[in-house]
Amino acid sequence: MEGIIIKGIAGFYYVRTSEGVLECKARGIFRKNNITPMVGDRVTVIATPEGNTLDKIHERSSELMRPFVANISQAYVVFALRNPDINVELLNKFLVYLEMKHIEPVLVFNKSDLATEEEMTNIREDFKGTGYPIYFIEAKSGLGLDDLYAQLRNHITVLCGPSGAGKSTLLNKLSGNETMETGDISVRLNRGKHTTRHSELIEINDALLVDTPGFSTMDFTMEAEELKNYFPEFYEYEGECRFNGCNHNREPGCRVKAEVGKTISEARYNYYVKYYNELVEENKRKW
Ligand SMILES: Nc1nc2c(ncn2[C@@H]2O[C@H](COP(=O)(O)OP(=O)(O)OP(=O)(O)O)[C@@H](O)[C@H]2O)c(=O)[nH]1
Ligand SMILES: [Zn+2]
Repeated sequence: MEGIIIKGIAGFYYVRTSEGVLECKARGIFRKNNITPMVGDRVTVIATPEGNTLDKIHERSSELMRPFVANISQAYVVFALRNPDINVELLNKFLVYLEMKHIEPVLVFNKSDLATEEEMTNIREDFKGTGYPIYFIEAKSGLGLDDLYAQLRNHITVLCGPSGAGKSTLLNKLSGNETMETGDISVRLNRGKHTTRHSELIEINDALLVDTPGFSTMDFTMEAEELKNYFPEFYEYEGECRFNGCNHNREPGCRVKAEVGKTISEARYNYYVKYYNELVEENKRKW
């Protein structure tokens, strides 16, 4: 039988199948081959004399370490419009990271009660051409959450974003769990640096949601030349620059650059150039 691991505790895995949630053990061969089943894994379960057993782990479309979950297909990137103010650079870095990991980003701007219409219009403008869905919500009151529910469908979704953005508030609303307090110590203790907290998947109709907010910061690097692959608004113009392998920076005849301020947002392009130059410097220092 096929299913998805939604929880793992002490060597037991809980697999959601069409016939309910099955408690399973992993085959010894996994441990021997150093394969650790992950929450999110798509698996085949077989019945053995010892009970239900994980027989096969299907190829993963993505793997995150924090949270330790496989096959996450979508991330709600949660930033508060204010309090704390949006760190645009961090936001863009999240987007690059998610693109690298083959996880689709969804932009969720929270605390719409604290911002003006004009600010929201400007934000839409800043991300034009990316194709990323953008939602403005008020997690605290639940305003605007209907679309976010709908967007969960057929995905395994993780919430990520900086501290104070409202991730826990949103998670509680989406999962229908109102008892967990937010913004105070009771929640923080659960996710403290020194406790190992295993993530589980929460079932919401046709959707699975990771029960703990994901990374709030990240550390990764790449070759500068790779960066352009993670800006979806550039894809359309691939092969249209004068030079093959154009990095859309100082090269003449750059088609991408010609689109800046038109179909490509200036804010995003400026971030691209800044980050590109940083990566060039960083990689020089390595030698
Ligand atoms: N004004 C306003 N405040 C909100 C809204 N949503 C959440 N907050 C508040 O923002 C603060 C931070 O919310 P949390 O849900 O704890 O944020 P978090 O992203 O989980 O933060 P960390 O646990 O630090 O990662 C809390 O005091 C919430 O009550 C909103 O829609 N409007
Ligand atoms: Zn170019």
